[in-house]
Amino acid sequence: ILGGRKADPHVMPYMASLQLDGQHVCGGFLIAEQWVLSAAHCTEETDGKIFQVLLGAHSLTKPEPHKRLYRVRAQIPHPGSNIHNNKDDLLLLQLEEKAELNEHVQVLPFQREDRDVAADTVCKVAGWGTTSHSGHRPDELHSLERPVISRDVCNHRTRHDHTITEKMMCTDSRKKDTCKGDSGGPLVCNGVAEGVVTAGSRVCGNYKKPAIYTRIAPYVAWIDSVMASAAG
Ligand SMILES: NCc1cccc(Nc2n[nH]c3ncnc(Nc4cccc(O)c4)c23)c1
Repeated sequence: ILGGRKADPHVMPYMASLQLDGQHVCGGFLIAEQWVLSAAHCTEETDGKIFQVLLGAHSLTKPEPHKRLYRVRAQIPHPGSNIHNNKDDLLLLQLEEKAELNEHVQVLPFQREDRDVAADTVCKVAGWGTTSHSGHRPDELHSLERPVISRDVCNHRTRHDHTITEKMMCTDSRKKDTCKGDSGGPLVCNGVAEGVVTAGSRVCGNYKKPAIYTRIAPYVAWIDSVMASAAG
């Protein structure tokens, strides 16, 4: 997160850190006791390794009472996701067991009605992604409030030039923006997850490249069917 602030500890108890060999790779969030939603692009460069999911954390390294690392039983990328574009950039992770819920570990509801969030709505995004252009990786969760920008503005030829589909949404990226390692985290508007951070052009903090999110509502049927089919 560029230009954000250290989150107040445990005010986002749904946040997940997707890790490989103890290293934070991507964000994610708890959508059910045994399911985390993230971004399919997070599995690139992992050469088939399975993530572990850290829940209940504020600091990635310090011991904290409700922090717990979960093994992943299954990683299910959306069938339409691919390395060449941002389409269908969603990843479902089934935890080996149901997460133990408490004040530091909670499920975040996601939007089920397929209607655009109004432009200028201020939403919140959080993550352990880089906090500087030099790539500083924070130990503590950072958060940022950003206004939604309309798809028309985001699709302008000087911005994302008509690559933003009706299954995506954008927020202003001037100075305050998502960056490397924030992919997979939720965009929360009025307490509901509306989007999932996708890297898009990978540029951070440049107002000409607004932040892009995969909207969740268009994928409700897929999410529900995967969770129902794998129900333990
Ligand atoms: N703002 C959109 C967004 C959301 C999520 C991730 C991303 N960026 C990235 N995702 N993956 C990456 N691998 C390498 N470099 C990257 N961006 C980068 C890193 C240092 C300085 C800088 O100006 C940009 C990214 C960008």
